Amino acid sequence: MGKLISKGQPKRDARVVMLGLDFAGKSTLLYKLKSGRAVETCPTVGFNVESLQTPCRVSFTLWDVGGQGSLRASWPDYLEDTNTLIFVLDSTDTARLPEAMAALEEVLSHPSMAGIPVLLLANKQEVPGALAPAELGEKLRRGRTSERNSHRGAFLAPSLGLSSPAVACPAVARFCSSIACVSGASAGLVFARAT
Ligand SMILES: Nc1nc2c(ncn2[C@@H]2O[C@H](COP(=O)(O)OP(=O)(O)OP(=O)(O)O)[C@@H](O)[C@H]2O)c(=O)[nH]1
Ligand SMILES: [Mg+2]
Repeated sequence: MGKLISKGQPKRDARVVMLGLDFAGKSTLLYKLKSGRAVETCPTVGFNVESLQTPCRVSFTLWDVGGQGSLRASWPDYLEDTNTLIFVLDSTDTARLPEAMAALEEVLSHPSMAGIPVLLLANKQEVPGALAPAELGEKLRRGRTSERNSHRGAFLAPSLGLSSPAVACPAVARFCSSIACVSGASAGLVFARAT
């Protein structure tokens, strides 16, 4: 009986949510995947969503959520019922890496994220001077809490080797330490966590 009922229910496409700071390149990626070409974007207020298919014909819905500071309070609303998270990092923006880490920390710590596959995408790799995925991963891994400032959100000693201070991000450091970098320097993938 249970089988009959589940057979009759329409199968929902996987829901993939894309988050990251403003200007990271999320909407550019969404429309590149949808149309195959580079599209000029405006800062996203709210979200964009598109239905997509992988080359092997797996359908999924890709949500692209605005990353400006004022919009990040709404991110948890998008995490409920998510099947996969893609967190996009701007590999050229080392000044805002601590801010990106703090935002990622919030996301990874959200209860809805337990057991959800996560992919960190190191975007803008073709820009000269961009951090390679392995370098970016190493900075994320090292941006961990210190003895002195172990409370969450504390500003740290220069553990990232960046000009601006790093934020204590235990969930990010744990995540990045437990999983090896899965890409070469040419691809933009930093870490992926499968359930
Ligand atoms: N060089 C380079 N620029 C990129 C890349 N991806 C995006 N950009 C540029 O980065 C800027 C921001 O891109 P968006 O896709 O609008 O960024 P976003 O993450 O959607 O930003 P919000 O909507 O504000 O959260 C645009 O000028 C894009 O052209 C990339 O891979 N390389
Ligand atoms: Mg956008």
